[in-house]
Amino acid sequence: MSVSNSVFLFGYSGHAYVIIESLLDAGYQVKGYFDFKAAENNPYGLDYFGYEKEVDVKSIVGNNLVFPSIGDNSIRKNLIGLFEKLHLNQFVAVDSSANVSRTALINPSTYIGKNVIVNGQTKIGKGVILNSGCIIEHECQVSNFVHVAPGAVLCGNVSVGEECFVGANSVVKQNLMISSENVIGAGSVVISHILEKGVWVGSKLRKL
Ligand SMILES: CC(=O)SCCNC(=O)CCNC(=O)[C@H](O)C(C)(C)COP(=O)(O)OP(=O)(O)OC[C@H]1O[C@@H](n2cnc3c(N)ncnc32)[C@H](O)[C@@H]1OP(=O)(O)O
Repeated sequence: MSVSNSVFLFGYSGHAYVIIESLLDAGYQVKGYFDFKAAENNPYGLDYFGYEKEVDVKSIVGNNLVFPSIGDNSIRKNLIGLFEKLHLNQFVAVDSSANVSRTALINPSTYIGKNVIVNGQTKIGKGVILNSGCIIEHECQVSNFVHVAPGAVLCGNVSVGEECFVGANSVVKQNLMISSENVIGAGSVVISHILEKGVWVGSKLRKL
C-alpha cells in the first residue's frame, strides 16, 4: 500500500501557519483542517472538515496523514490520544532547514521547525514541538507533549519531563533535569534541576 503525502491538520491558527509552510516545502499536500469552528483567517485557502469531536474523523481522513497543529500542550496531548484511538496515520514533520542527527530518536506527531538543531543520541517524545531555531544538544531527552519555544537551548544531556514549556531564548545548562508540566519563562537560564512543578523565570531562577 502506498503511503499518502496528503495531510489533515488539527488546529488552524498561528502555530499551524508555521507547520503548513514546512509541510509544503517538504512536498506534502495539505488537504484541510479540523477545528472547533471554521477559521476567519484562512491564509492558505484550506478546506474546513468540522470539529473533530462532532464528525467522523476516521471516515474523512481515511489513510491520509494527520498532524496536530496546536501550540497548547494539553490540547495537543488530547489530539494525539484521538489519533491513537482511531489508528490514524501519524508522522514526524521536519522543516527542510532543520539539522537532525541520524542517531536521534523522534516519535510521531512531533514538529521540528526551521533551523532547529537536534544532535546525536537525543530522544524526542511524541507530540513535541521543537520550535524555530531551538537547539537540542547531544543525549537530551525531551518527553511527550513538550514545547521548546523559538531559540531555546537545551545543553547536553538535559531531560525535560512531559508537557513542559521551555520559553523562547531560554537556556538549560547541561546534565539537568526538569520534571513534568513545568513552565520556563522566556530568556530564563536554568542552572539547577527543577523538580517542583511551577512557572520559573529569570537568570537567577525564581518561582512566580
Ligand atoms: C512561536 C511562539 O511564539 S512560541 C511562544 C514563545 N513565548 C514565550 O516563550 C513566552 C513565555 N512566557 C513567559 O515568559 C511568561 O512571561 C510567563 C509564562 C513566564 C509568565 O507569564 P505570567 O504568569 O502571565 O506572568 P506576568 O506577565 O504576570 O509576570 C509576573 C512577574 O514575572 C515577571 N516575568 C514574567 N515573565 C518573565 C520572564 N520571562 N523573565 C523574567 N521575569 C518575568 C514579570 O516581570 C512579573 O514580575 P513582578 O511580579 O516583579 O512584576
